[in-house]
Amino acid sequence: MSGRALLVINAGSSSLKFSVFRDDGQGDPAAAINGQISGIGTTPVFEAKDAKRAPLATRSWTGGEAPDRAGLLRFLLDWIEEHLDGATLAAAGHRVVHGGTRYAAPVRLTPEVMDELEGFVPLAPLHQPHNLAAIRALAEAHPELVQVACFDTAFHRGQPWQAQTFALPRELTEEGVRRYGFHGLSYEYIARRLPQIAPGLADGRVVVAHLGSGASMCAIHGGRSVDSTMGFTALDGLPMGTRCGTIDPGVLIYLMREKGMDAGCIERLLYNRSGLLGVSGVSNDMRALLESIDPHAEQAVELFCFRIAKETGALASSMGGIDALVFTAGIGERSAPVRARVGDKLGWLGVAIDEEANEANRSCISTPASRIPVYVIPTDEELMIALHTRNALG
Ligand SMILES: Nc1ncnc2c1ncn2[C@@H]1O[C@H](COP(=O)(O)OP(=O)(O)O)[C@@H](O)[C@H]1O
Ligand SMILES: CC(=O)OP(=O)(O)O
Ligand SMILES: [Mg+2]
Repeated sequence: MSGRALLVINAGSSSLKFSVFRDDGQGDPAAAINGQISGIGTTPVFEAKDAKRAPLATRSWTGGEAPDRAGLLRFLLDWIEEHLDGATLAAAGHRVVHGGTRYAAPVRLTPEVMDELEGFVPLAPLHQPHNLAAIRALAEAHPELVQVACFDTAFHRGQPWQAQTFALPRELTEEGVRRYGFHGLSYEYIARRLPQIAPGLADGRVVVAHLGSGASMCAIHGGRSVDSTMGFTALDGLPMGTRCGTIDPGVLIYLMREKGMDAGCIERLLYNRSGLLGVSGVSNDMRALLESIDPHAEQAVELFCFRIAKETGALASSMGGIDALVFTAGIGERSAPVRARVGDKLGWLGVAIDEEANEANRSCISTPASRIPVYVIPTDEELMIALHTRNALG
């Protein structure tokens, strides 16, 4: 890898994903290395692959000898430096989950911007602290390196006011208590990719379901976000691996008053112990639920699919109709049973899934008779970050 390289970091709650892109300025930057450290906090595992997905390195640590998050980050940066292969690191781009009302576009990081982003930590407690920790660690190791924050909220900032507003007193809305929406880098990538797959949909009304450990859906009309299921925090909308999704706020008042729960206790309940894990009592991992014979696991899968179908109707209404449905992210890209079940529930809309195409994770999984086409499009948040980072370099 000679020439210019861009480092991309996507720091999550229990994983640290990274990519090194080769960027010769022509066309899209090309991923030369992809990897991650997963299992942070328990038994971390490091894996890196080359451009052809061939393994480059693996390493695991057992509980006792595992470094903390900062130590793992140092290990990762050292490993990356040793594998730059003669290329010069021109910049690092980070996924930062919350950009508040201020950041509708990527921004070059300065100490002042970092202070402001720190203020959004309470709005994204599962993500923002880890995003910022990675930026700080890199700045300490390479103070001269240009670093760029790319926000999950930015793609949604142009939504109509109705989609961004809670029916709360105005002063709270003006203070920033509003619906932001997340997974914006993923939706932006899909909006860019979709017209290459289906040129007729460039101006269309598309519902995209980003189903990973965090899950949300977005209404995209003519390439722009017009509504999304996630709101003020990444807790809203669909049930997720461990997060509850939409909940009657009266439940929170009940928990405080009748169960004596404080904010920290409620936060842990809603972010870490709910969703697929809470309903099934078995696992937060969709694969484990689909393999389980426990009826509660089956209920968790059913509730997940029921809510996806219900939100499809709501998002279609926000656009005055629907021209296509897209599945993406871990579950959306790989779980044929979840897609089939959602497709079944959308039979009223004329959706018809082609069983064979669905099982094979093909790009188009609907039958020719389906009233709207249904696509599976692998997302690439890292490429979006690399593109934004290159643009920020000028
Ligand atoms: N073959 C599969 N079938 C069903 N679910 C899967 C499959 N592969 C991965 N998943 C699910 O995808 C989730 C991770 O998705 P991903 O988009 O990587 O999440 P994140 O980036 O939010 O960590 C896992 O929690 C797992 O449940
Ligand atoms: C915003 C969000 O939920 O992100 P993730 O899916 O990475 O948890
Ligand atoms: Mg993700």
